Amino acid sequence: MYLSVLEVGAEQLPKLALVCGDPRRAALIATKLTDAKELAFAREYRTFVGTYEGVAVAVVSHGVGSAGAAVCFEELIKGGIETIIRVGTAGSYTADIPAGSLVVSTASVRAEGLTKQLVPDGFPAVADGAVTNALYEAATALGGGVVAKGITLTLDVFFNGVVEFPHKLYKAAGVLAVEMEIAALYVIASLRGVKAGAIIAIDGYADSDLAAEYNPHTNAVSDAVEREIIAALDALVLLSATTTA
Ligand SMILES: O=P(O)(O)O[C@H]1O[C@H](CO)[C@@H](O)[C@H]1O
Ligand SMILES: O=c1cc[nH]c(=O)[nH]1
Repeated sequence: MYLSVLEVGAEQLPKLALVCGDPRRAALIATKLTDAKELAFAREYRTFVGTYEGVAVAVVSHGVGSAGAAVCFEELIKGGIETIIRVGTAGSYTADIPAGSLVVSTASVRAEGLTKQLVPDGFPAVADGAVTNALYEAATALGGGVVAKGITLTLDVFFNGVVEFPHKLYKAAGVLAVEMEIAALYVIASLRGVKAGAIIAIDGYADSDLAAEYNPHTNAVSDAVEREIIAALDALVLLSATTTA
């Protein structure tokens, strides 16, 4: 089968994938693989394959926003991918989780438009338990900064208009951080019967009481992105060990 948006043949893909918004982050993740090979770079979707500690993995960028990312997730699943881990960035809602921290998303609020066109309102956007546990175990084993686990929020909006961001409401409800694609990933994974999880590097505060200028290009953020990449790859190794045992 040919995946015509990703421009990749299904037979070229393994069963496990890491996904991220930025095509340059996909290339960075690929540097951690043995025998990494770039298969395609079509629109925002850049696809690599390689191995990490003997585990075959695909690395694919999905761009910014749920609608475009959903096309990537759907094609990967059509191509036979069975586990997808998002390796992203997000804004924090709490002073306990500053820039440079990692958050493992257990579930995400569906504050975006894409999933409303897929499932009814009450349908949850929830991560796979085994993937979440593997991510948290791998991230805490690495050390080097705060690692939190909890509910995230997925929005379509990055720069607001005249409607207020819902940050205060969700912060009061205990949501940890905001980004733009996790809910789409979790809903699509549930619908199609595959496993998904997400780990995100915090690049600043999204809540306006705490927020400074948005700047994801700091050493603290780069270090956190490096840690989340290794944590996600280590999680795939942990998951492979339990599925083949
Ligand atoms: O760092 P990535 O994976 O792109 O994720 C976050 O960064 C982008 C916004 O700058 C959105 O895609 C958001 O979800
Ligand atoms: O969507 C995003 C991603 C990173 N940081 C934010 O504040 N929002």
